[in-house]
Parts: sequence; structure tokens; C-alpha cells
Amino acid sequence: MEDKTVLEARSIYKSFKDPVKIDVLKNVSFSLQRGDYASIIGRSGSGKSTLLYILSTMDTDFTGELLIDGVNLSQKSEKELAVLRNEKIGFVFQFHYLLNEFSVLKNVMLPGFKLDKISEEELESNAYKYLKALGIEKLALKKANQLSGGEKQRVAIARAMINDPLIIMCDEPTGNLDSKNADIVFNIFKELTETYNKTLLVVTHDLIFAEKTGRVIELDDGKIVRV
Ligand SMILES: Nc1ncnc2c1ncn2[C@@H]1O[C@H](COP(=O)(O)OP(=O)(O)OP(=O)(O)O)[C@@H](O)[C@H]1O
Repeated sequence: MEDKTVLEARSIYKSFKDPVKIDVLKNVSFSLQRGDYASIIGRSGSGKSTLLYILSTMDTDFTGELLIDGVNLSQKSEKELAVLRNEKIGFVFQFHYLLNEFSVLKNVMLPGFKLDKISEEELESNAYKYLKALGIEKLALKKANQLSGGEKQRVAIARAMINDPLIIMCDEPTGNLDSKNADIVFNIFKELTETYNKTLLVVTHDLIFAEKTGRVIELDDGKIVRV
């Protein structure tokens, strides 16, 4: 398979100035290839969330360079970044942020409306494709607030897939899950890298989970100590 760099961080530094200046990220450089399954680990306060926020293009206040799919984001406007984010990156957050009053199907389809690239019928059929791949197509017409935590997590993963992103970023995928559901999520991500050639980047406290991913990026006090 073609070895293609989909994300590259070059010498990223980040400081917060309030109330006193602290240097949170120091010279962080690494790259991810297509199909990589990578996790970011590190002690509390080591800078994991700060880094994920930068890599997801949501925080642009840093020094260094970030390239997504070969495009350097340094000079991009907020509007250009928003388009790139929708096209290239899928997000799975710890608290899912599903819309409770909407059906599972609608929740999964929602990010697709933003891109406006395909018809609603096609979007719906893609949503069913991912719900099926995740083993939850039977839940399609249920409301999001009728689901268990593990089911919600899978809906959030299907939603992250809907725009066929290159990279899926995930904050604490197993934070609220028991070990059985954590295993299911681990295997789903593995399947996404292997079958769909997606790149998975996961921030986690769960060292057992992390050690099973193909690559571990360890932060200590804002510096990479292991890739
Ligand atoms: N908005 C902010 N203003 C000032 N300091 C901040 C801000 N956000 C984070 N920090 C500080 O930056 C450091 C890194 O925080 P970050 O949330 O990235 O760590 P983390 O590794 O994700 O921690 P955890 O595992 O506890 O979630 C911490 O010392 C934190 O207090």
C-alpha cells in the first residue's frame, strides 16, 4: 500500500500566558501515515489535549507548522480551516455530543449536510453503511438519548466517518466504557485502519489500549519522549 503522510507536526511550541507563562508543548514533531493507528499518552498535564486541539486545527495560536494531507495550514483563514476540517478530519469526543432529540440516523448524517457534496439519499445510504459496519443499524431510528454509553460511542464513530475523512481523532475513547465495550471500540478503530485505510489518532489514559495501537506517542512535560 502507498505510504502517504496525512499529518505532519513540525516543531510545535505552545505556551499559555494566563496567569503566568507556561510552556505546554516544546518542539513537538512527528508524522502519521495513511492507515496508522496511533495513540497519544502521558501524565495528566503533559499536554495531550492541548496537542490534539492543535492537530485538529481548532487552535491556531501556536508556533511551528502543521500539514494535513500535504497542505501547510500556516496561512489559512478560519473559513479555509473549517472546510478542511470537515473534509479531512472526523472527531469522536468523550462526551459524544449527540443531539438527543434526533434519531441515530440523523445524528450520523448531520456533518454530511455541511459538505453539501452528495444528495440526501446518498448520505442516508452512507450512514446506513457505517451503522451496519459498526453493528448498530438496528438502532438507526432510535433517539440518541435511548442508547447506552457504548452504543452512543459507536454512533459517534459512525458520525465521524460520514464525510469519509482521512484522519479520525478521538479524545479518551474508552473513558466511560467498561472493558468489554473498550475492546469493541479498539477493534472498530483497528478495522477502520485496516479495511478503510483511515488514520486513527487517539488520546488516552488507558495504557492497555494504547500499547495495542500500532504507534504510541508519549508526552512528558510537553516534549515527546517516545514515538
Ligand atoms: N487555557 C489554558 N490556560 C492556561 N493553562 C492551560 C490552559 N489549558 C491547559 N493549560 C495547562 O496546560 C497544561 C497541559 O494541559 P492539557 O490539558 O493539554 O494536559 P493533558 O495531558 O491533556 O492532561 P489530562 O490528562 O489531565 O487531560 C496543564 O498544565 C494545564 O493546566
